[in-house]
Amino acid sequence: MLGLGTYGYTAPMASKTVVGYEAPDGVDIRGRYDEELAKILTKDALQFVADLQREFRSRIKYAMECRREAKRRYNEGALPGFDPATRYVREVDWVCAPVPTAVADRKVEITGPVERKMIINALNSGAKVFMADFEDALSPSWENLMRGQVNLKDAVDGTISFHDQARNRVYRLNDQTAKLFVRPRGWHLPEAHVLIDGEPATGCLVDFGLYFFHNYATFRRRQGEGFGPFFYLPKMEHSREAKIWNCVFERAEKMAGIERGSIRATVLIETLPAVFQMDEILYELRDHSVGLNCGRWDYIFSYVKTFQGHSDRLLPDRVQVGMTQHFMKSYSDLLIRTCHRHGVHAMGGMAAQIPIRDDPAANEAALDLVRKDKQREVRAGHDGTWAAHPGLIPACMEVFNNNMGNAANQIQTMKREDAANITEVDLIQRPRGVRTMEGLRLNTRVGIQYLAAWLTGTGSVPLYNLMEDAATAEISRVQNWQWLKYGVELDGDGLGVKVSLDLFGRVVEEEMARIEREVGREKFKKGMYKEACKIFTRQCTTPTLDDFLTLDAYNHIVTHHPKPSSRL
Ligand SMILES: CC(=O)SCCNC(=O)CCNC(=O)[C@H](O)C(C)(C)COP(=O)(O)OP(=O)(O)OC[C@H]1O[C@@H](n2cnc3c(N)ncnc32)[C@H](O)[C@@H]1OP(=O)(O)O
Ligand SMILES: O=CC(=O)O
Ligand SMILES: [Mg+2]
Repeated sequence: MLGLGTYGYTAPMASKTVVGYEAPDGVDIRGRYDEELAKILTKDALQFVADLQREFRSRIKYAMECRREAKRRYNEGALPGFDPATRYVREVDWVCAPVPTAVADRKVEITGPVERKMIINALNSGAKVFMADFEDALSPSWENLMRGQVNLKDAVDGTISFHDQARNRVYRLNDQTAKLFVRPRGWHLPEAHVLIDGEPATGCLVDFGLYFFHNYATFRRRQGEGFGPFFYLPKMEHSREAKIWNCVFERAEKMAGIERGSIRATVLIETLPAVFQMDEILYELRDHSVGLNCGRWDYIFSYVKTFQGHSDRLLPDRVQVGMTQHFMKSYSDLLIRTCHRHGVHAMGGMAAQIPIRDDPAANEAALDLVRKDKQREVRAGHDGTWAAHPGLIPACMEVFNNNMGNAANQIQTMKREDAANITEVDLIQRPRGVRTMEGLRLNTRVGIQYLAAWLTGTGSVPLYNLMEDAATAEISRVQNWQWLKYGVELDGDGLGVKVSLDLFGRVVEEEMARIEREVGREKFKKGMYKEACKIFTRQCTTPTLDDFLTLDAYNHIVTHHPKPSSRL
């Protein structure tokens, strides 16, 4: 007879022999034991993850040290720019491997966390692609990550279902589904529940390794038409990081005994340093690439982070930093030219608007903003775009279909040679706009509520009729930090109010009171708003900017379970 032990392992009651995950030598699983998860955390799959970790850990550490070195230079006043040493990669003509037919048409891609019901809804949504997210949209708790792996395996197998008991509704896959891409975490995030040789594993190698190991064969048969699996790769800052991914892919292909170039990935260009490395990133991944994507939200966050030491590059209110700002338009235009020159997709990004159910006029206005954003993208030459919500797909699809007709993409037809003239100055031009008290308040209100959701396991939330995730919340955080650091004078009220610790303290108090009123006392008490407020406030006021909101916050969601031991 089996009994569930206090620490999450299952022990036969009579003999006291403890059952935990069967891990290979040097691998220690400190996350809660669960029979369902044990089907993912098998000895062979963990061996594959450990092999990746051992092979690549020193290169990953070096890449992270290079990021710190670049940060030191920017903080001393240097500006990011093109690397003269790799001019030949930018100037010589070369192309990536041909785009597989399975993913030639990517006009609308839906994104969402690897949550069971959402995966089914996204795959059934009518979008061409579903990007299943272990990253910006997911709070990386052990449960979320590992359940996400179970969900994706069931989705790839085609057996996934979900019973919504409250509504007595069963969710299953349609005959026609979106093609699945998976976004692992960024290089910087550890997976504290998987220790390899005594050190936390690299989060993205756990995400990639487990997903690839369990799904490559079925995926290639059912979804990839002989290619795949497909991935999105986030938050890179340099082509050396893309090179590591390329080697990881080659290693995985070798393990699986599949042809080199089977795995395909789209890289998000969502850091300012990476915009100067787009050719180089594609070049490193040329046998495994299906393009680049304009990750606009992290890109804005990265602009502030890169220029944290530059008092002359302050951002206006977050709502004013849109795609029509010169630096954002330049980035998107150059991305399109770069991708099409090398024969791959140039994907657009995410409009933050979501459907507004209880207000038809506001809903129409939101839809109109989404349509305009998509119109701009398709006319500029993007081959597809992102939608945050199934309700937006018809509008996005209509815009792309109307502009592209029957063509699967615009790779050959929109070369954007004019964008060859885009310069370093264009790519870093200061955004225009005003800084207001309402901007400071909104950042604070959104940042705290997002973090409160994240701490309780939800990584993407609707706030004030917009989608908020880790990337958008980062903008709120670093913008507050920047305004505080430089004591900026707020526009708008004619009083010349400066952002100071005192003022910020008052804003935090008032916004917390407003949050309590808005969400209701009960929810406020039960939620993690106070903890979120503490973390957010510290991060906004710390003298040295934290690299990532989620790195510090991660310590609050790690729950280590003791190693199973037969002595207990
Ligand atoms: C910066 C970036 O990285 S962008 C990419 C990362 N961010 C994301 O992926 C955000 C994805 N979107 C979402 O998480 C959600 O749409 C939110 C949080 C913004 C809004 O969520 P909600 O307000 O709960 O949505 P809403 O209540 O309108 O949902 C209605 C239905 O649509 C489904 N739905 C909503 N968004 C999605 C989605 N992205 N994928 C699949 N299904 C979805 C819901 O599950 C729900 O299904 P049901 O009717 O069967 O119960
Ligand atoms: O990941 C996308 C972004 O905009 O950030
Ligand atoms: Mg992002």
